[in-house]
Amino acid sequence: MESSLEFSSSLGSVSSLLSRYRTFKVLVIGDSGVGKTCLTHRLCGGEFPSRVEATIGVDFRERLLDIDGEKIKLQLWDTAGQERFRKSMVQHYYRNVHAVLFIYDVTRPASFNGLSAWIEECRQNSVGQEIPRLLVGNKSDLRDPSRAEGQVSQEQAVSFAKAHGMMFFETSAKNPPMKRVNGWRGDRAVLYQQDKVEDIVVAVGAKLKRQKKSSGTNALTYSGSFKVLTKKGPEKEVWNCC
Ligand SMILES: Nc1nc2c(ncn2[C@@H]2O[C@H](COP(=O)(O)OP(=O)(O)OP(=O)(O)O)[C@@H](O)[C@H]2O)c(=O)[nH]1
Repeated sequence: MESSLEFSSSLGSVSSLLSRYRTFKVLVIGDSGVGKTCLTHRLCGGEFPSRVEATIGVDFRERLLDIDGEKIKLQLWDTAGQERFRKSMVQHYYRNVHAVLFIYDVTRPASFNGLSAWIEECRQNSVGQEIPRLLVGNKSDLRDPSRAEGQVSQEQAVSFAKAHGMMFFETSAKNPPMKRVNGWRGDRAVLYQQDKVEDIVVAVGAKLKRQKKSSGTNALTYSGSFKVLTKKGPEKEVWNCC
């Protein structure tokens, strides 16, 4: 009895902690095989998965962030790239979305050319220009600097991102480029290595932090393997990037 009381009181404190987080729905879309599942694992602080299967419907992963003292929860919707696994889900994907990550594979130009279709799907599902959009070229570890053909150049991607009002990142879920950043350990300034996947998380969090409102954690109800948003979405602010 005592232990169940302890358990429920610790659950209570966890739920009160989580309710202090503003929750944002971040949709991850792109062709099948570009690495959406692997990247969302990374974005949530996980390892590169040793084995992945094609996503059916949608998978969810969450990342808690503290941006300048504000607690933010990113709820990443890792969607299926294969048409046959997404058909009945599409309207759920786009409902009350707060940000969209468009993913392509830098070694597969067809996945870059396919982005127009994903943008069109967003438009058809009423995702307005005010919703933050980020373009992410994945699998940079496979880039071959000795060959220009058969790869998507960063120049091409930057110009596409500018034309569509997106922020642009190139990274690798498998072997992300690292950079040195300043941080604090206790009261001491330190330099440490941070991977560039983390830049994406911070950029999304920072953009969303500026949103006037977000869904509270209790705005979500769970149904089977997917969640359905039940409340009206937030007011969105106009967002210019790049
Ligand atoms: N080399 C390399 N391989 C990657 C990277 N990211 C993903 N992969 C591989 O690419 C393949 C597809 O990855 P997924 O994450 O399942 O791709 P997806 O976009 O989620 O695919 P769907 O679920 O079908 O939409 C897997 O074999 C991964 O191991 C990366 O950054 N570098």
